[in-house]
Amino acid sequence: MAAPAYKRILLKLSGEALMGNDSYGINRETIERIVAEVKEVVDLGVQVAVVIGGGNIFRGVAPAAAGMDRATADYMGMMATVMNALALQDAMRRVDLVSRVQSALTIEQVAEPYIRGKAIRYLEEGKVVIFGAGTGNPFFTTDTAAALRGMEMNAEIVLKATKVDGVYTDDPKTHPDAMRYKSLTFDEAIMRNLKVMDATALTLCRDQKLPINVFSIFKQGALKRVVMGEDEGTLVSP
Ligand SMILES: Nc1ncnc2c1ncn2[C@@H]1O[C@H](COP(=O)(O)OP(=O)(O)OP(=O)(O)O)[C@@H](O)[C@H]1O
Ligand SMILES: O=c1ccn([C@@H]2O[C@H](COP(=O)(O)O)[C@@H](O)[C@H]2O)c(=O)[nH]1
Repeated sequence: MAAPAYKRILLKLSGEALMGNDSYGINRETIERIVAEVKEVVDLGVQVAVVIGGGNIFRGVAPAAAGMDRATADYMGMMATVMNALALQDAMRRVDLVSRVQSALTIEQVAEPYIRGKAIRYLEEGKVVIFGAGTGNPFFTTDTAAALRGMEMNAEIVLKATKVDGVYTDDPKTHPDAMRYKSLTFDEAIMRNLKVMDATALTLCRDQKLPINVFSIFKQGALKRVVMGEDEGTLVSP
């Protein structure tokens, strides 16, 4: 059997994708399906670090956050990602997938604090490491956290598992005629202002030469195909 193309990956999981077809929160069937896909690649011997988004919870409370102090709202968003991290860990536990949650915000009773060396050790032991609370700083996003943790973990690639199956010439939600790229460079993505990932994350990855693959979390087997180096989603590289 062919070997995986990567030994260590940073998987950015969309918070909003956890809703499935619900309008808010975490859909059990969806999280179980996502965990099964993660387990498949862990079983191939790939070391998996995860950064989880918070859109499924945070966007639900967005009307209440309107007019709020930005930093306060962002801290709420980061805490939403910690809830998702715990839910993900629990779903992993149910299929005997061993994981550890590390939080960029100190909530010691709930999760370990982020410690780089410890996270790397867990990965070497074959445990999945789930990073909650993004970067720990307001005014950032979990895409940027994925870029940052990807570099810190010496991951070979950032895999952005999201609601669309790649990077398009424009937002496919609002522009159904948009075309999907098979691959493109960081400079193209930044210059064309392609909003599938924020510019801070793209710039960080460009500067550190860390490639990103954007693919759909709703497409069965897509994560494994990306990990096996097959043609799936869009590759953004230097
Ligand atoms: N050029 C583009 N190509 C592809 N998707 C795009 C583009 N521009 C905007 N998008 C939108 O970006 C979305 C994915 O990014 P977004 O940051 O909203 O979600 P996420 O990071 O996956 O989720 P969350 O923020 O909940 O963690 C897609 O659902 C798509 O509608
Ligand atoms: O480093 C970070 C990461 C996230 N936030 C806030 O959390 C929400 C949810 O994250 P998504 O990336 O949108 O899923 C985000 O909108 C920010 O408000 C943050 O402040 N810092």
